[in-house]
Amino acid sequence: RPKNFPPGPTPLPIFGTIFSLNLQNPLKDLERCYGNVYSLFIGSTPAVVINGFHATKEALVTKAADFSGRPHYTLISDFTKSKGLIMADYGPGWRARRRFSLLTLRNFGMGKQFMEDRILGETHYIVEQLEKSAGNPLCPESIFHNAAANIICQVVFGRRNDDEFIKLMIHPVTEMSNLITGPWAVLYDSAPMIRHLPLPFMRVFKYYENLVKDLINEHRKTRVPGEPQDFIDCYLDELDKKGDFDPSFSEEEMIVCILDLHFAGTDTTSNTLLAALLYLMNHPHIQGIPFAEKNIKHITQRMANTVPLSGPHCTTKDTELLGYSIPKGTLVIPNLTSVLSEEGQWKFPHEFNPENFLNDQGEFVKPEAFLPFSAGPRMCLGEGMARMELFLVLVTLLRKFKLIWPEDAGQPDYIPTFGITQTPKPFHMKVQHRAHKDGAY
Ligand code: HEM
Repeated sequence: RPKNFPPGPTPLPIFGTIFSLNLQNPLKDLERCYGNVYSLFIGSTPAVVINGFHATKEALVTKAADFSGRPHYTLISDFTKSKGLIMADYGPGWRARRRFSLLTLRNFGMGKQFMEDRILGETHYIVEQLEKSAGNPLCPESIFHNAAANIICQVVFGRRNDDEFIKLMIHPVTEMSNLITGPWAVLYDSAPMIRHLPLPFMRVFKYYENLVKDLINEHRKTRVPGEPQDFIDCYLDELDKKGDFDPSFSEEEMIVCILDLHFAGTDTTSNTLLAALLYLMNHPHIQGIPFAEKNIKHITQRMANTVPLSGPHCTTKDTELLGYSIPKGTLVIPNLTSVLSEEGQWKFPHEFNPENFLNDQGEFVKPEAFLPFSAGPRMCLGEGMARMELFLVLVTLLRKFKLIWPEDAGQPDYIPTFGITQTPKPFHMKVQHRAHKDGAY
């Protein structure tokens, strides 16, 4: 334990502090014992967990240059070779690819209308499937996972998932998520001697990479330069412009960028939608049209002008990290979940209550501690797209249906399964058409 390192449970040789973690909800208990900044050992690798708004903002925004790197020698960074977006080192190459990807998703090849059309098209399929089972309980999981996957696949690959494509593209994402958070990853990260062995799970990564290579080659044959139909076309246009001179935009970088967007854009959005359904069904008064209509208007207006948190907003409390010494290169885990229910930051920190986002005049406001997309230079690159998806899908469903928790479903379990994204436990839901007088269309 380096001198003046944040406090934490005592590590064991080889295993580090893994046995101190409650695997259901690994970070919560330790926060209670050790406060906002504490340390763990993942095998013999020290790590620091940061909780709460002030410490998180201090690290990710005020000291962004020190806290925006990525760990090396983990399963996932070895696979991506620190290329692409998510696991790329903080530096000019990552910055150029991030800028290109953001502009492409936002303005260039695919503007707002392009996204909206694809999202609404997919929302139509969701509605169709829900209509078929109106009045009867159904398990919404696959409907929403497929919808989110279809949206990102159309944006990145220009393809909606037919049955064959679903098998090809969705299954490796699920397998990869399980691998990255499963026992193989822990073993890989804590036992360097196994890294050069032909480990069985490497097959999944290779398979996923080869799929993307094939899709890029297909695009090369059919594309019309300058008339991009999807992200791959946009990237190929960019490669044409840059020639072989810019290593930040090589084909290898392109493959990892595409994998990153596909991976980051799938379970994140679908699990958020599923969590929203779970809460809305169990808080039916919040689904009410008068409430929704009033606030949907405000939210629509605000969506256009929402500015992400950026630049230092220091207060005297922003010094929580300073008391400790966190050596350069230490793995740092910002626990965003802790900020989202932090006492003192929210009117009702432990409640699903839209009042958390309304000011005294009933207008929509975005509290500073609303950080589900993180903050600072590494904050989510797909935030705009994700917000558009969440908004269009949920508003369409709320206008069309009443979402009902089935009578025999028992008490809802709000505790998500911990993983790369937090996944609500499987549940059933019922939908019922809203009458026209309720404002349905
Ligand atoms: C509700 C949906 C989503 C949530 C809650 C979410 C959340 C996040 C968070 C917290 C990060 C920062 C992770 C870190 O610090 O390493 C992140 C990064 C990222 N997200 Fe999202 N995300 C969502 C949807 C999406 C979508 C739809 C896309 C793709 C279009 C996307 C692409 C990315 C990428 C590429 C990064 C890495 C950015 C970088 O390192 O520069 N995300 N996301």
